[in-house]
Amino acid sequence: MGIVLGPNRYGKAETRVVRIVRDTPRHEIHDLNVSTSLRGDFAAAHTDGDQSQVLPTDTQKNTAFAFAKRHGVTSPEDYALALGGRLLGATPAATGATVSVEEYAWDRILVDDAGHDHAFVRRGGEVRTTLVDVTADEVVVVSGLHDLVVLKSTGSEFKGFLRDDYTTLPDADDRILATALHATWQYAADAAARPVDWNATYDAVRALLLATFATTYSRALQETLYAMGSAVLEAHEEIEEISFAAPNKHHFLVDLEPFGLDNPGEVFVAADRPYGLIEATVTRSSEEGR
Ligand SMILES: O=c1[nH]c(=O)c2[nH]c(=O)[nH]c2[nH]1
Repeated sequence: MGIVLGPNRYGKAETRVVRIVRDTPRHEIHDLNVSTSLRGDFAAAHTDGDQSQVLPTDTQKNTAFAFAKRHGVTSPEDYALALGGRLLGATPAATGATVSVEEYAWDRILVDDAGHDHAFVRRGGEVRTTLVDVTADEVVVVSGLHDLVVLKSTGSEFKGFLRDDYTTLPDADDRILATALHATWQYAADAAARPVDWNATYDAVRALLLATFATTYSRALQETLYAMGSAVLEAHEEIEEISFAAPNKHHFLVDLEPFGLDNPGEVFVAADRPYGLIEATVTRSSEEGR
């Protein structure tokens, strides 16, 4: 039996690119974590020590910085598409380039109720993401967010579930529902060509996710995810599919009876683990209906 090289790819992971736009006194900041990867025929580098077709990961990192200046960062998607196209074009042996971008949001520091020109404060834990894959034939853009932490203090129940000998969970008519939302949505194949307004779409999807979470009565986190996904697909025909991973951040009512106190849904312990992990993809079907 022989030995052969299987699938392989290579690139530079987690290049931290901070781009300041300082054409006017009111600066802007784009704070990115950029990972690039090339795939294709790089067999000789593995089997013969031949680097002639290998665009170094160091060059990929340099290109990430150079493109932050040369192309700019109007949105993570636009930047990733330009960077992916450049890396693919610069590497004859490559058949595909993947660029993954996380963007960390900064808000202007408020001074006398006005946003400061060049002083910023990092916003929460929420991270905007995009994953762009470029080949000669197609461009795939999957954008999303993670660690969007949301909680509703009522309007959520979980009851009527399957019970067996090991079930101890009581029915809950009124519980806290909380999660750190992880969502990714895939754009239609022609999205980059249309072109889509990436920033406006991101803001709109984020707002829809939040509004749907807030206003949908939840019989389970599963139902809430489906409602959020449906709302996004109904409003955005440029999005093909949306996937969620949502940790159910359990909040358990604390027994205050030993202290002579009642607790009608007022004092909870927030458990960090274990947590329910609810995952779902909402997609389009060729048939009508839900
Ligand atoms: O929204 C929920 N979905 C579940 O599947 C589940 N399972 C559980 O114990 N609590 C919950 N909550």
